[in-house]
Amino acid sequence: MSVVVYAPASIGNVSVGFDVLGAAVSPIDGTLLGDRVKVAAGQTSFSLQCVGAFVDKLPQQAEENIVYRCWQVFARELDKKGGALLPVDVTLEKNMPIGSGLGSSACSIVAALDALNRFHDQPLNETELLALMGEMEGEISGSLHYDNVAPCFLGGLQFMVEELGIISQKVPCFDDWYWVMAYPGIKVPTAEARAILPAQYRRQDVITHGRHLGGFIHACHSNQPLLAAKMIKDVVAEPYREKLLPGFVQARQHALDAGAIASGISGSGPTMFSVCTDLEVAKRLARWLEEHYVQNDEGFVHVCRLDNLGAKVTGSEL
Ligand SMILES: Nc1ncnc2c1ncn2[C@@H]1O[C@H](COP(=O)(O)OP(=O)(O)OP(=O)(O)O)[C@@H](O)[C@H]1O
Ligand SMILES: N[C@@H](CCO)C(=O)O
Repeated sequence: MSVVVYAPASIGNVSVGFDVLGAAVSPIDGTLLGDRVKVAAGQTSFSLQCVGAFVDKLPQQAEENIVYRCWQVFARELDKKGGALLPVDVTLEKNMPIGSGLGSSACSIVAALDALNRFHDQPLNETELLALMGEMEGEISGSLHYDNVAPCFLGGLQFMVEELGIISQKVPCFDDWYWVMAYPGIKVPTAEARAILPAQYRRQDVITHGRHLGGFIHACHSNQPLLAAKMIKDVVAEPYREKLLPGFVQARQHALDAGAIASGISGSGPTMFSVCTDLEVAKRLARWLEEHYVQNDEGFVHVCRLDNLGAKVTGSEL
């Protein structure tokens, strides 16, 4: 008996909703831009094996891998419910670069917790699982934010309401948008990208941020794609983070000149996202970004769509 769960890449913030908005994306060519975790019956209480393209970037010690912490907190919650923890062999397929702005740690966390829960016949409900995912993301990045784990787990565009016992709810978005994701191949740790942000903001910035976020959500609900795209502007993080991203300012300008309707930093960077309504424009921009924004062999560019499914079972074997 075993289960494999795939958890997709996500765009934290989507520029306009710092820490409260996130979108799950998957490449249109079927590439698995996300991590997979297999949970199988084991001989000992827990074992972890890591494979995949970015396995060398993971911490050397299994105990430092967030997947191990996921198993520990899952066991803690199961114990509270009086459930029996089964011995498991866990395999992490690490396809996602770390510190990329693509929600790499969220992919591992979501795939691991969802797979553990399924293997144990779903003792935790969706909200309980999402709360645990947020706790794990908070441990890794230094502060609790759900804008990667929620879309990665639940799919689509997610808004963190964090009221009435609800953590996140789906916002209708534009399924025909292409999201061009350009990862330059360098690392920007989330904790460092958060540390450089101001502790306080000017009143004018607070008002502008409120107008952009309110306008974006309104445009999504009233099906006004161009208004929504105009609202995708960041006054909270991008002005401070762009200096961490070599070539970002020029690439963002090129994307807009080349026909993208919006562009910004994905999560805490260095990945840049651009929204296009035309596939040819998206592909042309992707080629330009491959030549001008990607900095080394580890970088890549993918033309994506919103991933409305989020985490999903891909079978019983990797
Ligand atoms: N399975 C794992 N996947 C990713 N990072 C892990 C994992 N296990 C432990 N880590 C550690 O967690 C930290 C993740 O850092 P960070 O939050 O900057 O990365 P990230 O999740 O890839 O960022 P982003 O959300 O911008 O993509 C790194 O120090 C990394 O070594
Ligand atoms: N909202 C988080 C996302 C990190 O991927 C940040 O921008 O710091």
